[in-house]
Amino acid sequence: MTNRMEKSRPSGSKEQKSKEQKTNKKKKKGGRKIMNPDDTIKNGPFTWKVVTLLGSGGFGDVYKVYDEKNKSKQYALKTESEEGKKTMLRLKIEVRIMMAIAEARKWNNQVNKHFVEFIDRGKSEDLGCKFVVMSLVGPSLDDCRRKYGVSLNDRSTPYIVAIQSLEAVRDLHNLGYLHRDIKPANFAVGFGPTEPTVFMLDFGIGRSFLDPTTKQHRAPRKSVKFLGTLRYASRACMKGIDQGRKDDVECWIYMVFDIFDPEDGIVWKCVSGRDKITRVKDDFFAGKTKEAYNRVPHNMKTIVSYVESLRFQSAPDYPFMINFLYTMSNQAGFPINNINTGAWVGQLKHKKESGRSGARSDKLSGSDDSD
Ligand SMILES: Nc1ncnc2c1ncn2[C@@H]1O[C@H](COP(=O)(O)OP(=O)(O)OP(=O)(O)O)[C@@H](O)[C@H]1O
Repeated sequence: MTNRMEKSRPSGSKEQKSKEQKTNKKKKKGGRKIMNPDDTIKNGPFTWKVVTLLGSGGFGDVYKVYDEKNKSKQYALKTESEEGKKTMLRLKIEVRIMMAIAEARKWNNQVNKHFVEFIDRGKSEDLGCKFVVMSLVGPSLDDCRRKYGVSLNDRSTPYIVAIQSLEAVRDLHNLGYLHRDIKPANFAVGFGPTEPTVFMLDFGIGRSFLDPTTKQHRAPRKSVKFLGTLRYASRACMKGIDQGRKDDVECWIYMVFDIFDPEDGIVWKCVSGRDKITRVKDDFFAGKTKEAYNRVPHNMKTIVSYVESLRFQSAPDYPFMINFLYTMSNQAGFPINNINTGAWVGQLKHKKESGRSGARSDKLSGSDDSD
């Protein structure tokens, strides 16, 4: 039975403000109302019908949905609770970045293949949230490993993941934005035919590094509050220093080490406390944590040293790093003939969800984009 749960409206449109029928089927999740299968959100020409809850983040939930007019195509609908002023900016920046991607795609369809497509956005009075609808992707890299038991460190796979995720970082930077939360939980494999593609997710704490007036690189702010995930955050972020493109690449390095070696790649996995973790990250860049290279190829040191040489406003040399990864894969005996493939491809179809999901307790989030 369909619950016409509510009507909603795109933010700012009075005409579409409609009466909402409340349902008693809603449950509370972390203080938030959540939707059940078959609940609907009406928004302009769309009627989004919930298939299932895909996952929950700190500020909202993500549902698999379809539009009642075309049941064959499924999407992801991400909500953000309206409680708390600052948190609301997360979806705002997410939509802003998705719009920038959509604009760039008008000019060149080939670029930005690592981003999901923006479909719709609106506000639900009944749920007390804003929402965005985007194309559906598969499980995150974190979930691929933990829930589906896919080995991302198998043969050419870690190189392919490293290259594709760095392409995503490059494309986002080329649009003028930093991600600031690069980690395996924020990259996903595609869904169905796009399974071989790695997608970048969650622009919730993204930020433009360009001055809105001059379009030049912003000057660094004097101090910045910590936002991100302790395990993967750059040292500048850990120290409250403003971040540039080099910091996304630093986080990407931590992610790549974690993909190559989930056991020892991140030496500070068992360390707690921001200061202590920062010290181990400093040691890692100073070459003092040999165990990080137990299973990570030693020539990764070249990329680590290169990233260490970058400064706040530096434009990272993405082609250098990408070409280096291709060479590394060749030298390791896993030549990549087609970047759009990987040992994970096709596995998800046959794998059932099993283990637990990723640990996410060290995430501190919100938005500092007040300027
Ligand atoms: N477009 C999408 N298609 C399929 N699944 C998605 C999509 N976007 C997000 N997800 C999944 O939804 C879940 C929740 O994602 P979300 O980004 O809200 O939370 P999070 O990143 O886990 O937490 P937080 O936002 O607090 O960091 C994750 O498992 C994520 O992989």
